[in-house]
Amino acid sequence: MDASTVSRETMHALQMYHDLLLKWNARINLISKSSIEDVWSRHIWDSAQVVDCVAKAKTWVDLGSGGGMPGIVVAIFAKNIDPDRRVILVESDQRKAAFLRTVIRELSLNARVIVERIEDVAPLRADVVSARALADLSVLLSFAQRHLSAQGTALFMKGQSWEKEVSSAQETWSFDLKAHRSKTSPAAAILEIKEIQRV
Ligand SMILES: C[S@@+](CC[C@H](N)C(=O)[O-])C[C@H]1O[C@@H](n2cnc3c(N)ncnc32)[C@H](O)[C@@H]1O
Repeated sequence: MDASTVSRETMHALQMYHDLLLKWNARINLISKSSIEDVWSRHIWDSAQVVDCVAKAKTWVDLGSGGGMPGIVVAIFAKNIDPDRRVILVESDQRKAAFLRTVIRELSLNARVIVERIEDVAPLRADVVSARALADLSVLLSFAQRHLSAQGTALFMKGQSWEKEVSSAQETWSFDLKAHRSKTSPAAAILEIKEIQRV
């Protein structure tokens, strides 16, 4: 996905998000300094890759959203493509949560923020749980098991060590895995995971 394949309305909302991200990043650390020059490819288009991974997802929970990747990007696309999709962002940091609420309000997104630790939030029974740059796969699987519905899908955006993390997680978990190679970072992958069970 890139600017040539996205509607004018979605592009406009993404641009507003981009501008708010850079404005707030001067005060709170939402994205690393090294990625500021390349926010579109490193963060926005990277996050947009998960949007189409699951066709029917009414409740989408993004864990450890930080500056809104990928949860805010998912909510922006949903506004035009699937307005019934509701995105819940779980983020324990109060200042980041304030940023996320500002974006949701200014862009009128169908989303809300829970400012708590993922482990303490009552089970959310989500159709999709996503996470990017949050924790090791084994930890993510325990979060997903808590917050996914029985038929739900987890989408974890992982860096180059994803294969090692999968092998290590398989020692304590069983799950169905489809790995999608990342289009923005060839060594990285989006792990689409279902049927999570502790062994
Ligand atoms: C490294 S950042 C990644 C943020 C974003 N997903 C991204 O890709 O840019 C991890 C975020 O998860 C939040 N976080 C970490 N552990 C958490 C927990 N147990 N419950 C809720 N939020 C958590 C942190 O406050 C931080 O904002």
